[in-house]
Amino acid sequence: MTSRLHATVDGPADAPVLLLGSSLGTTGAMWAPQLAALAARYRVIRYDHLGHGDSAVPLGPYRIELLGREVLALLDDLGVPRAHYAGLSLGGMVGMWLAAHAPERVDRLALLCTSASLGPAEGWRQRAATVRAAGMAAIADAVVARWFTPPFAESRPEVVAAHRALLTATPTGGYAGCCEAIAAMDLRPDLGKIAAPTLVIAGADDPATPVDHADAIVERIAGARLAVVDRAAHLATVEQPGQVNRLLLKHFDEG
Ligand SMILES: O=C(O)CC1=CCC(=O)O1
Repeated sequence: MTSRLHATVDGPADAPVLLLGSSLGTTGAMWAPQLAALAARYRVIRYDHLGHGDSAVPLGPYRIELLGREVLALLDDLGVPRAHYAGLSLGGMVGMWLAAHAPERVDRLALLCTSASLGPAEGWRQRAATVRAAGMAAIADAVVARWFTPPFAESRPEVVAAHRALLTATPTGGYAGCCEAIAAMDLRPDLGKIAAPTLVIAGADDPATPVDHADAIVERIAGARLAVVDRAAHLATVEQPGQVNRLLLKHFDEG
């Protein structure tokens, strides 16, 4: 399988590889606040999920397994046998699938603002139907309201606008296909298979994947550790880059 994913690569060619998986409705650009810190020590590969950014947009519905197999094909194309992986939200869901089903490809794992089971499924199918019928603008305000805390949104409107633009630029078919993947997802039975040293990061004020979803992951992955980022909603990487970067560097540097 040749990968249909778009990716950008930064950092020293001989450094350990760190793969970054982004949130639903964004691209690898979401990781800009991490790039300088991570690419100083790692070969950072930021990919766009299937149906997102500059990746291919096949007809949906998709499944998390399909998104994960695309990432494995990307690693094959790039000649990367094994990598660290950090993923936020949908990116974390793909990370759990990869670490459970291709453990030989995942070194250390960081799961940010994510969930192993994010119901109700009908809500995701309804969101997919809405964007197919009415476009991304129909859901944008509600989604972006969960990405940032109100104080951050008020003080950094330009950051909110830039991320809203990522969301509304997402192809409707790709976004809907990924919503259907989340609707069908239950990764809880897979978590016991994960052997990669795992850090789970939650945003203290995340209404999309609240802290109890992180707790549920930590309970099922042997040796996993939890860190809760203060004053952060769903895109904790954007809202609190200092806290998140310190946590990620410490976790990956331990490897
Ligand atoms: O879009 C949301 O409501 C939150 C979310 C779930 C998966 C993801 O990547 O973002």
